[in-house]
Amino acid sequence: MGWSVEEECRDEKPNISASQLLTPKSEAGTDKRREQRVKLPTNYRKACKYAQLAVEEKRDINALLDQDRHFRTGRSIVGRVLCNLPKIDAIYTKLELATKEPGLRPWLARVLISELLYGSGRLVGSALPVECVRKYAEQLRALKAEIEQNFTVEFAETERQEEVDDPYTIPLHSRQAAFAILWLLVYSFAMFTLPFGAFYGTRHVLADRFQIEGFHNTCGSVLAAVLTVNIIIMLYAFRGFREVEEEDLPRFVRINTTQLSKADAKALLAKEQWFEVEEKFDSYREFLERVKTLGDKEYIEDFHFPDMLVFPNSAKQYWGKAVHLRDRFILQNKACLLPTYLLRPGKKSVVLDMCAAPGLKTTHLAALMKNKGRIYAVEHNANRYALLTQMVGAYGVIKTLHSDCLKVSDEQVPGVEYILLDPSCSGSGMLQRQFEKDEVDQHRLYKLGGVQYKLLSHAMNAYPNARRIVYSTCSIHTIENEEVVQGVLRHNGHFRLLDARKELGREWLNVGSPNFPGIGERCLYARTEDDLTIGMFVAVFERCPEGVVNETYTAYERQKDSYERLALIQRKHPALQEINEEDWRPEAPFAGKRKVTKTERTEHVPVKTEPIAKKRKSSQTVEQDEEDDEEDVKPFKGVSVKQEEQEEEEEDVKPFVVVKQEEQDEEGEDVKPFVKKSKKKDKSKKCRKGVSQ
Ligand SMILES: C[S@@+](CC[C@H](N)C(=O)[O-])C[C@H]1O[C@@H](n2cnc3c(N)ncnc32)[C@H](O)[C@@H]1O
Repeated sequence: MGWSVEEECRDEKPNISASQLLTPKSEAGTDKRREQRVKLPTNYRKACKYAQLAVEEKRDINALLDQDRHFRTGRSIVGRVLCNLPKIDAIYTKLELATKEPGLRPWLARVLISELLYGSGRLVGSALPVECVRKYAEQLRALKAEIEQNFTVEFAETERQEEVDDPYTIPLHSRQAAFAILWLLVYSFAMFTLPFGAFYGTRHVLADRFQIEGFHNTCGSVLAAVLTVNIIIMLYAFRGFREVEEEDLPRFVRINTTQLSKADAKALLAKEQWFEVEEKFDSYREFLERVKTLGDKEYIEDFHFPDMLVFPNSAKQYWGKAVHLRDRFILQNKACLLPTYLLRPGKKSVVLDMCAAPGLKTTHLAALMKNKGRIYAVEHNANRYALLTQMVGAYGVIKTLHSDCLKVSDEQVPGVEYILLDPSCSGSGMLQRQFEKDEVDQHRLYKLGGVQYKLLSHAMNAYPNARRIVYSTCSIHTIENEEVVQGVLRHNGHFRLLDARKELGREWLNVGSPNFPGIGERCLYARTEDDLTIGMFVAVFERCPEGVVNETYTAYERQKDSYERLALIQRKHPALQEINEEDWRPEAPFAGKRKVTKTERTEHVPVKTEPIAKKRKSSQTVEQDEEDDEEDVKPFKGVSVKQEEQEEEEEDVKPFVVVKQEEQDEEGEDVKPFVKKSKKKDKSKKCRKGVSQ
């Protein structure tokens, strides 16, 4: 499968051959002779070709670049072009270069402009196209400044629309609200009843009994003063329970550790007049309180993630304009780092990102793995795939696949050990959606839950070497979260759910719903009102040791047995048709917690998973990409150009220790979870035997 730019030019694409790249159509004669004398540097020629392939033909240029051993140094040129493409195009159009220099091929012009403006700042050689672009250098630089100014405004606008300026307030957490009301009652009782009591008591004793003149008035004034002070105190204190508002939310910025170390990042920020708050916190709540009071030029390292920096809300404007820092700092919400840190891949491991575009988590994984090992990034939507290839273009460790991940198996991505599944979801955790007053479309949620269930089942069954899976959504609905987790655990005994809080290693505030015993408390939620970031759900799975099955699976099997026994009895005694399981078998696993309907009993489908079952049937019709919720990190594409060569030889990324920053088809066997007899079930039964032995 050897492929090279030269071959491609010669055989497959004569219209964009290397010689054409060198030959401006409008110029002939002496120019032609000169052009023959001075050749275009190979790096420019190849970069032009690869960039064109990536964008126009949506080809996976990573694989091609891997194979092109003579273009190692040129990767960064392609990365720069793809990374800055919108701006380069704007400059190219504004300068009307296509009209002024009709012989200059657009893609070659893009590469040369990119090198001049975003690369080394100078062009190499004196080939005709190079000379041609060089003569516009001054104009190009002036246009760059102008365009970037507008770009910044546009970017800031987009960012505002997407996450900043929505006039939203975040509803009080129900727990906080309950506490606030209780506090109000106690306070008002104490602070109003007692002064009145004191007033009447004192008046009675002093004024009436001892007939002290004018005392009524004095007592009345004191009472009025006390009550006023109380009202002021109450209003002030109640501020603590007000709803979280947009201006309380900080700006999270991730250091692109493939580009610079944490120490260098902080030095750079110091030059930009930012001051680090170096306080250390034992409690997460204390840290969050400090974040709320950050000064305008202060920032602080995150409590959980060493490569995440937290800036005050007012810094959003600065980051909107900091175009010069965009390759080294990535705007990314803190919640988005939970899944990648919890996946915790070793430095040289094989990782699969099943739903990768736009690639924020993929690139973070590459950073955690110090650009070693292999990451397969799958995306099925064509437009988003193009975005993905642009974003991961310069990360040698990432290989992109344009495919439906349900059709990808161990053959295409051999040896996968760690899987990140961050599928399309309702996006109800995204800030703007948290405040939509629209009714939740339950049917749509069921459908999404069904697709998510199917994807997670596939992750558990298609990769024999998979040992750890992280499932995440930016949804706050249990249908897409705990219910999906419960569904897969019930039908896949060979994976178990880890306690994500323990895995995180540091204090975390919110876990899943208590309505899912054994599941909810092991999953994490990021909640805007507490964590000051977008809402997110994360579950961490690990392959069970040989012969062991997870407890949800065991409990569900027992439950199914009891249903079968009940069904048997009911068939014999029709009068018992309406009896519930807990009426006759109180020790049943979920006795007293749920009612079992006749239909459920006969079909062996539990109430909780019924929506998912419905969804599974209709999942084929779901437009998965209709809800491709991009996270809030758009503008900084985070494409690292330089690959840090000096890597430490640590085997595993240890994310929660403060890491020194110099140093993150079996298709046919589609899982049918609600069908009683499946191959999977047989396998798991074997495991269970193992346990009992
Ligand atoms: C929530 S976004 C992923 C965001 C990404 N993890 C990140 O951090 O940048 C979900 C993505 O999964 C893609 N997707 C959904 N179903 C897919 C499938 N069956 N195969 C491949 N990609 C899929 C969507 O097109 C979308 O781009």
